[in-house]
Amino acid sequence: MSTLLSFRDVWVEYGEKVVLERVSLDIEEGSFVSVVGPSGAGKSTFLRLILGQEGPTRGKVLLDDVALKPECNPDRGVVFQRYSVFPHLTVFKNVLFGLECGAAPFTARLFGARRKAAVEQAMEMLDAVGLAHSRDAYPAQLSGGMQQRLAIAQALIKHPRILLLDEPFGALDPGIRLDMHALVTGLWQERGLTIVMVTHDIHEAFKLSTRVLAFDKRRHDPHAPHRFGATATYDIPLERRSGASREAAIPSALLPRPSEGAQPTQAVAIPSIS
Ligand SMILES: Nc1ncnc2c1ncn2[C@@H]1O[C@H](COP(=O)(O)OP(=O)(O)OP(=O)(O)O)[C@@H](O)[C@H]1O
Repeated sequence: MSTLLSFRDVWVEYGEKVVLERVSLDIEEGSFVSVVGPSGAGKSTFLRLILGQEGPTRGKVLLDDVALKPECNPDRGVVFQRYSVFPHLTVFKNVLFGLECGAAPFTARLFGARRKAAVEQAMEMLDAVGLAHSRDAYPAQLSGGMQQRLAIAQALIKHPRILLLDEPFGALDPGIRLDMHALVTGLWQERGLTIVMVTHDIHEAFKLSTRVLAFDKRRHDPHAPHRFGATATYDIPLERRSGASREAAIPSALLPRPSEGAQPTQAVAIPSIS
């Protein structure tokens, strides 16, 4: 696998507040990377850097060895926990809109053979996420799981290389989450995607990914909590593990409550900065 994304000593600061510091890592093409960590550790900020919604204040983010511009790009699709879809458009039009908008940015309408091809593509996408039968429904008529299927279809319709998922299953019931795990894993494998997913569910991260990154602060100033930012404190490869062995790889420090049955792990805990 080749390196797709590189973070070189990346910092994100808002005024005096340091959110991320010294983030240096590579992400391989075709990998499925989960990002975990406490609330406020900069997980979504990390995702926004990849999305191009913002740029680092120091350091570089490279895509294919070229500095990534702080602008959204069809190379990258994103799914958020909620509100990713247009409520006033049907399922079908939600997906078609992405294609029409990309191809005809001013009118967002296609005609003739181009429209026919776009319609076929949108239907294929809806089929891939299991929503073909709901093409004429509006998002409000869909369950939470179906809405997330639609959001995934919308994100994938322009064939991005990178799919960014920000807590995509956080609002779903456990049974529906399992269906979504199967869907995302299937799409990742079939389409050769690179996925970066933020999740609060450590078990989900270890179940689905080829690699887990844990973000946290290494340095704390009790008098100025904003002074130090978070960085990747654990970098855990999982591609050679399966089933129970993945669960065993969870460092007890990352579990909400340390369990007695925790096994030794091969996690790479990145050494502290003095
Ligand atoms: N535009 C901004 N201006 C100032 N601070 C910001 C801005 N955007 C994010 N932050 C701060 O950056 C920190 C990290 O936010 P981020 O959303 O990346 O964390 P997170 O790890 O995704 O949190 P959560 O798990 O709660 O979603 C937070 O303290 C947040 O308040």
